[in-house]
Amino acid sequence: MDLFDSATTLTPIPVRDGELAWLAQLPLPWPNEIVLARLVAETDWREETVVVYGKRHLQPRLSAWHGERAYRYSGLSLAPQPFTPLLASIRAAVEAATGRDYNSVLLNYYRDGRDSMGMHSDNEPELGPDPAIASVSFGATRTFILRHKASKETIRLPLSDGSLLFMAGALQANWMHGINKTAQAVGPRVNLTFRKID
Ligand SMILES: O=C(O)CCC(=O)C(=O)O
Ligand SMILES: [Fe+2]
Repeated sequence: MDLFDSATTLTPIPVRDGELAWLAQLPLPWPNEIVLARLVAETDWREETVVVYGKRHLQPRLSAWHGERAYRYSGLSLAPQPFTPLLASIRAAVEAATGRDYNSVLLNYYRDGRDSMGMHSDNEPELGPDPAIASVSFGATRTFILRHKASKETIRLPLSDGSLLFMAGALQANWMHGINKTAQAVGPRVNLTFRKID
């Protein structure tokens, strides 16, 4: 066995003030396109509203929350749904690749280039200090933007089909991230962020 098989080992991405690592293809029992199709078809997608400065807005994407606890952010509380067998399989692959364990997953469905996610940090108190967050993407490649809070340094990472991006250490404390809208013709994309909620 090759203990340093680059195809299944996370590669660190050097960044200041945080930890970031990448795997081009998460090893899974099914092809990526099957996983994407099943996630799109089998998930109970919600079009959530968020409250920003007291005003209600529809989020420009669909989402779902699976895990043991409710998830609260931006004045919104997502009731949890149980892990499905498909989500449990993906979680097992993510836990093997990252060496951490997760009890929750947020799914986001970007139907086309008009769907997006605003800049934010995943720093809710229930994630604990220095949260480990494992982000798996299926479908169209979208650009993940990281912006350093103090220096405004910006890093752009194209998150391709089947990839795993691992965020840990002080990354959430020091950086924000998001997915911009794009005028390019892009197909559907589903992203899963595995988290551990106390
Ligand atoms: O879609 C992505 O790659 C980002 C998702 C994200 O930041 C989140 O779920 O908190
Ligand atoms: Fe996030």
